[in-house]
Parts: sequence; structure tokens; C-alpha cells
Amino acid sequence: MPTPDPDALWETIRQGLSKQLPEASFREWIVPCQPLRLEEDALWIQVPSPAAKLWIEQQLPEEFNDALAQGGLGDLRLVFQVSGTGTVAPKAAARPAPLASAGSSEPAVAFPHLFHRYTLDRFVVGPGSQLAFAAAKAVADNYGKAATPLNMNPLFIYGGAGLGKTHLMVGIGKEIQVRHPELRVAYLKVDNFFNELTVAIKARNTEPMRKKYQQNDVLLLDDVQTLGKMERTQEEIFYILEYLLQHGKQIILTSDKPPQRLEGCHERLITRFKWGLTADIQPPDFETRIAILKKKLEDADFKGLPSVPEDVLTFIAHKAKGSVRDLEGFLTRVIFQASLIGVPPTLEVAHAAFQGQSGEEPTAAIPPERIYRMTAETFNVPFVDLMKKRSRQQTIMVPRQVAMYLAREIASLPFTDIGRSFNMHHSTVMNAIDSVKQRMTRDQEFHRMVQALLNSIH
Ligand SMILES: Nc1ncnc2c1ncn2[C@@H]1O[C@H](COP(=O)(O)OP(=O)(O)OP(=O)(O)O)[C@@H](O)[C@H]1O
Repeated sequence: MPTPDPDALWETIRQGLSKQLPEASFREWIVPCQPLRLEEDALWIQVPSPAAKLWIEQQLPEEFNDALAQGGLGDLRLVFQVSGTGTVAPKAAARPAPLASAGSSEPAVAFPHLFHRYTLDRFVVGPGSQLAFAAAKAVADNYGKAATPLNMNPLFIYGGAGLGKTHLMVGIGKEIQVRHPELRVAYLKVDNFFNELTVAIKARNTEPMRKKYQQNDVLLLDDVQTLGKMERTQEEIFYILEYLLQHGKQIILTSDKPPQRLEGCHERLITRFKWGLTADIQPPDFETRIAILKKKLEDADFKGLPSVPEDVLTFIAHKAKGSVRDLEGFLTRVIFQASLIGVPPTLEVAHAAFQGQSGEEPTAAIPPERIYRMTAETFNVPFVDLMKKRSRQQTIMVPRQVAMYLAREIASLPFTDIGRSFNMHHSTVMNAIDSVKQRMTRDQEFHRMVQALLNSIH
């Protein structure tokens, strides 16, 4: 049980956050917070403004979650209250099930409450995440069914930072939990397991911990790439996974690399990881980024705030091309800055927010000719042939279609302008772009190549 002292609890969380956040972020977001009171399992924390509440809840759930887990406060809920507003505590029915503390024989932590947004219906699917999403749905849909055509246990999801692996994994867990409320579903991050194990080893009592995780019907194990340097953790994880797999329990794993590229991991563990289905997530394309931003704006946290115009969304989607976390962060920053100075979130605010975040001047629009030349170079076709040669040969047609797709994606050019460059009707351009998109969903190699070219044109 946590000590019933809000100041002491907040101090533990603050210390955890200070280890994870860059100093400037810690000063900007955490220092102004004040603990208010403890009500049942919830610590109420005062934040200075609605914008700060928005930022903390949208951008820092993982950091808060890790700080709670590492402070042994996995069962504590946090409620952020804007200073000067007297929000009433939520009703008891809205509370998550009580969660266990380290070392007990109770079930492991279910879903960190700050991950409430991580559901499958809030996950926006694009060409780069289609396979992983289909696998996620299949695992949720087929749970408990005797015969499935494909072994999806474990499901191993991998991809770069901030691309939605945790979101997808937690989404599967929640979906299974909704359909089978009697099951024990647990989320576990490898780093936090390591900390819990260290405490158990010091107390010479690791058995209850192993038992606790072996009790689960579904285990979600996040960030397995960090296992590399943790000998004893690997061993414990191995026994837990082995036990769960033998008893037909579902395991979902995430990593920033595929199993065969995990460094420092024992072969027997890698073999288990590869047993089921491995699915990757690639960075979202422009249209998916726009759809993610729009989905994000549907969140309750954004209700009541001025709406974000289309040109601002386009600007954000063009500037934040890699991680979805950065994409969302940029959107939140624009809204935050607008509300701070009391103006609507216009393109000007977005430019200023971009400069503030990156220290860069917003780059000038990329000239289409540069896009076309780089495409020609990549496909090894002469530039003049790409632009003008009337040919239906694949060696010319495919690069040309890709060039059109990139002109739209990178420079947001109207179809008619692209058509003019290639001396083609705008409907031909639309068909060409469609055919690139379709091929990207079917052909992973092609998808990767186009994405790499897109990222290199700047
Ligand atoms: N396709 C998507 N649709 C909607 N939201 C997404 C999508 N992908 C990522 N996000 C959001 O981006 C943020 C980062 O996602 P998440 O934490 O799942 O990434 P991750 O791949 O697990 O990152 P890391 O490897 O750094 O832990 C979350 O707020 C998540 O909701």
C-alpha cells in the first residue's frame, strides 16, 4: 500500500520523472505541478493551465507510467486538475480494477491508466502498419478459438521509435479483455520487470514474482530489445514465456528490431520470439499522418478548443515525417502555443511552434524538379525519359508514377500541375498515384524503397 501522504508520493514520482525527462522538459512541465490530495487510489495533482494539462496527458503518459512503476506505485491513479478549477473526483465505478504491487501473488498490472487512449479503434491504419494491424485484429478476434490457420503466438511487433507498437499491443489486450472479462491480461515493460526482479533478488524471493506473471492469460511484454544486457531478466522471462506458451496463453511482444537482430539475447529466447508471427510497422505516409492528426483531434482532451484548420494539419504532416509521437507532439505544441497567447491555431502559430521545436527556419517548399530528378536517379532512368518519353515500359512507367506520387506527397502539388510537368491529363496522374499507393500496400519492398526515397528528398 502506498503511504497516504500526497507530498511523499509526488516526490517519488518527481524523482522518477527527473531521471527520464530532459532537464528543460522537467522544468517546464513537472516543476510547476503541485500535489493536492489523495482520494482512495487517486493522487490529485494541480497543473498551472489547461494547456499544461493537455501536454502532460497527451505527451507524457509513458514517462509518468514508468515513474509510477519504478516507484512501486503501479496501482496509483493520477488526476490532473487545472489550478482554480474545482473538478469533482470521478465516481468509483470509473476506476480501474485494483492492481497488485511488486512481489505479491496477485495478478500483474493490467493496463496503465494513462494508456486509456491506446485502443484498436483509435489506431489509424496506413500502408506501413497494415500487416501489424491485421495481425493485431486476428489475435483479438481468434482468442480462445481452437484452430486458427496461422500460429500467431507470440505476436512479435517491431518498428522504429514512436510508431505505435505499444498502442497496438495494448489495444489487442484491451480488445481481448472486453470480450473475455474473466481473463487476466497484463502489460509489462521489460525495464520495469528488471527493477521488480532486482528487488525480489535482494529479498531472495523471486518465486512469487514468477508465479504472478505465469498466472496471466495474455501477457503484453513491451520493449524486449532492452533485454540484451540483462542476463537474469532474460532467464526469468524465458521461464515465464515458456510456461505461458505451454499452457496455450497468448503473448504479444514489441521491439525496435526483428528477433534475429536482437543483440545479446539468448538463442533459446529468440527462438521463442520467432515461433509465431512477426509483423513490422513502418513510418506512416502523408495521408496516414493527416488521418492520425484528425483522429487525435477527436480525443476528449481537444474538445472545446479552437479547431485546427486544414492548412495547419498539412504543414504539421509535412514537417513531422518520422515518429507518430513527434507528429502528435507537434500538433499539441501548436494548440498549446495558440492557447497560451490566446489566438487560434493558424499557420503562423504552426511556423513559430516548428521553429521553437526544431530551432530551424521552416524550409522553403521543395521544387518539384528536384523530386523528379532524384526519382530518375534512384531508378536509374534518364531525366528526360522520365518526363517526356511516351512509353508503357515498366522501367519508365513505374518511376514516373512514383515521381507523381512523391510530388503530391512532398510538395502537395495539385494533380493538374503534376500533369502539366509530364504532359498528361490530371486523371492519369490520379490513377498513377493510386496505383503506387496500392502497390505500396501489397509489396513491402516497394513500400520501403518509396519511403526511403521520400525521406531522402529534403
Ligand atoms: N497508427 C497510429 N494511429 C494513432 N495513433 C498512433 C499511431 N501510431 C502511433 N500513435 C500514437 O503515437 C504515440 C506513440 O506510440 P507508441 O508509444 O505506441 O509507440 P512505440 O512504437 O511503442 O514507441 P517506442 O518504441 O518509443 O516505445 C502514442 O500516443 C500513440 O497513440
